[in-house]
Amino acid sequence: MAERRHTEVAVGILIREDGALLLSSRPEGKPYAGYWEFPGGKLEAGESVEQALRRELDEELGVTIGAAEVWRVTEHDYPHALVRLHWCKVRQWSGEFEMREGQRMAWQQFPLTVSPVLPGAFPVLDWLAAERGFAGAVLQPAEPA
Ligand SMILES: Nc1nc2c([nH]c(=O)n2[C@@H]2O[C@H](COP(=O)(O)OP(=O)(O)OP(=O)(O)O)[C@@H](O)[C@H]2O)c(=O)[nH]1
Repeated sequence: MAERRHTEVAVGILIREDGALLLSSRPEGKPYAGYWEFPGGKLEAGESVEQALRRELDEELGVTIGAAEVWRVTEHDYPHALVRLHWCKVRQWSGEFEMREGQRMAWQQFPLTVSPVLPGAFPVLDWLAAERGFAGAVLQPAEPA
């Protein structure tokens, strides 16, 4: 089988002064619609991670971010795509949040109160929880079938 190409994705971990993290829900019409994720999106040709993140957060949330540096890089193999996720912590932004794609947003502490969350975000959630000294289950237990 031919080797699958990675889709490069810039993802923003927006951190409020009280340490809360911004999650948003995936809009209708995308794979995993309704799942919670960190805001971001695919790099376009010629863009750096920081440029793509700045564009995506403006398009999706209506905010302009300050400096963003890549903190971690992870990969996840979905049936629809093999993604490489470039995770950036963002502590400064300007503008009012406006859900321009009809998403929902939620500021979250651990344990998260939103679910389900995109599986590609699990490793980063574990690292963020560890940084905060949070030792319990990061995600809500799955609903009984
Ligand atoms: N934004 C974001 N994407 C994630 C996360 N975790 C994760 O696996 N991904 C994956 O990264 C990819 C992001 O693509 P996307 O569809 O959101 O990007 P986009 O806004 O550029 O989409 P478009 O092609 O419809 O314009 C998806 O395959 C998604 O499943 C996350 O926490 N945030």
